[in-house]
Amino acid sequence: MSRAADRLKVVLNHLDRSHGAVRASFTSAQNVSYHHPHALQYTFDTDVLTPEQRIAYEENGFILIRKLVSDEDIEKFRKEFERISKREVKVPGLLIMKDVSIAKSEFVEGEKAVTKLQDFQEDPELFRYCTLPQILNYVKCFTGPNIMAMHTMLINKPPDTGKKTSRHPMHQDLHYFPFRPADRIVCAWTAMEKVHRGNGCLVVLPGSHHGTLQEHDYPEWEGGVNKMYHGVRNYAPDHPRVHLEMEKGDTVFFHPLLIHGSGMNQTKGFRKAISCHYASSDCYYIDVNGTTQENISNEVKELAAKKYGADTVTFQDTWALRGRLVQGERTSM
Ligand SMILES: CCCCCCCCCC(=O)SCCNC(=O)CCNC(=O)[C@H](O)C(C)(C)COP(=O)(O)OP(=O)(O)OC[C@H]1O[C@@H](n2cnc3c(N)ncnc32)[C@H](O)[C@@H]1OP(=O)(O)O
Ligand SMILES: Nc1ncnc2c1ncn2[C@@H]1O[C@H](COP(=O)(O)OP(=O)(O)OP(=O)(O)O)[C@@H](O)[C@H]1O
Ligand SMILES: O=C(O)CCC(=O)C(=O)O
Ligand SMILES: [Fe+2]
Ligand SMILES: [Mg+2]
Repeated sequence: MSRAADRLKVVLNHLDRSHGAVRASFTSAQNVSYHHPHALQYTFDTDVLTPEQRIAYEENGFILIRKLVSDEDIEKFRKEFERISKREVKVPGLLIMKDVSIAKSEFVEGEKAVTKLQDFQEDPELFRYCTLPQILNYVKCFTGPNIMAMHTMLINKPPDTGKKTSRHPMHQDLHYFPFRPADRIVCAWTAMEKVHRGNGCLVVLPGSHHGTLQEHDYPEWEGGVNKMYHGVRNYAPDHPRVHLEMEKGDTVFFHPLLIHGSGMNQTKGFRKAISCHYASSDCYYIDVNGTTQENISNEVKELAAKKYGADTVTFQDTWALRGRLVQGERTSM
């Protein structure tokens, strides 16, 4: 038995004692090198995460890795963001989103009007983020060796206009995904500069990934809400929260059931982050009709009909079209 496995066993035994029972069974994440029944549901043993890190992810649903992406790479992503926002390059399939409170303003243009670039999978420079070896090295701990990049975003949270529309309501990313199992999906989110409470860092509810997918809807906010920014319907504002303050290059990996959002940007600068949602290519699509995901599915289909000019595109199709293999084999997705 390896030393790491030995240490893991010690920590797990401790957890068993302090938590009474170990969580219910799971099938695929148990290829650890010794037998410990039904212990680790969310991670694989890959010699990348320490036993402590694995346990932290199991308990909290996220793990923060400092300085994972170099300043040089981040500067390249920033330059490419500028080129795209100034319309110097046109990227197929890419969506440029503006903040709802400035969408109709004729006085704001170029990158200052951009809240989010979505679906940059056809932009080689930005997509390089999704293929960075040091990111995939962590991703495989959650997805296993066959990895698809399913969803890409560069978020440029604007200074709030006073209407609080720069907030992102508390949500679970799985609400948007018609594929499973949830435990084989992970988001990598990298700060492109210092992010803190003042400019609207991520806010997470630790351990919320142990729950199920909640109903989501537009929150009833006076100043308006951005398109598709659904929030968990019964959001309890007094639930313990953690503000993830991060330095440039720091990267958080989090579970798609983790409830998270971000506060408003009270600074004059645009708060930038780049992210990718990965899934095991062994995941499978599900039918969301009759589930809580039906509302977002209808919105996405509507948008896809406009974007691709085809009204026969299913919610699942929109994902299969965007997904890109980044490691291993494309088996099912
Ligand atoms: C796709 C699935 C995403 C999965 C995500 C997984 C987890 C991530 C969680 C999220 O991030 S959820 C939020 C994801 N958000 C989106 O995917 C939104 C995508 N963006 C868009 O759909 C477009 O940017 C949008 C349709 C809102 C506007 O694009 P256009 O190029 O058509 O904008 P245009 O400036 O021409 O404005 C057209 C209309 O949209 C309005 N508009 C523009 N930006 C808006 C905005 N941000 N919110 C609401 N309405 C908006 C604008 O006011 C105007 O209204 P009117 O028709 O009444 O004049
Ligand atoms: N009613 C609500 N429904 C869903 N999410 C909400 C609601 N109210 C706040 N949030 C979310 O809670 C998180 C924190 O938001 P907020 O803007 O209050 O920032 P903050 O970090 O708490 O700062 P401060 O406490 O200084 O106001 C954000 O994700 C925000 O979108
Ligand atoms: O960068 C942010 O503010 C959070 C974005 C987010 O959670 C999302 O787009 O799913
Ligand atoms: Fe999210
Ligand atoms: Mg607050």
